[in-house]
Amino acid sequence: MSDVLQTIDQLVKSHRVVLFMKGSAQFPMCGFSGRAVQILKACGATDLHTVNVLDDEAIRQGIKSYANWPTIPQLYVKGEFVGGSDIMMEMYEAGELQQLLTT
Ligand SMILES: N[C@@H](CCC(=O)N[C@@H](CS)C(=O)NCC(=O)O)C(=O)O
Ligand code: FES
Repeated sequence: MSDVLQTIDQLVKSHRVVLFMKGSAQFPMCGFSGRAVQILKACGATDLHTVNVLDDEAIRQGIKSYANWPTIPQLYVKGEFVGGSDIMMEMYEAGELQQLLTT
C-alpha cells in the first residue's frame, strides 16, 4: 500500500465516523459536502471526524482509489466505506444510516 493509502487506512480505522469532505463541518466548501454534514447531524452523529481534502491533494486523489469511489464526500463508519452524499441520503431516508451510526 502507498504512503497515502496507509494514512487514509489509519484515519478510517482510528475514528468511528470519518467524513472526507471539502471544507469543514462548520464551513463546507461544496454543496455535496455540506449535504453530507447535514445528513449526519440529522442522524444525531456527535463523534464525527472530518478530513478536509482541499488541505491535502494527495489525500484528495488517494481517497478515490482507497475505496474505488471517484468523488468527495466519502463517509466511513467503523472502518468501512459507506458511500457519497447520494447514498447517505438514500440510507437516511430508509432509516438505515441512523441505525448504522447508533450500533
Ligand atoms: N453524486 C456525488 C456528488 C459528489 C461529487 O460529484 N463530487 C465531485 C465534485 S465536489 C468530486 O468529488 N470531484 C472530484 C474532485 O473534486 O476531486 C455524491 O453522491 O456524493
Ligand atoms: S466543489 Fe464544485 S461541485 Fe463540489
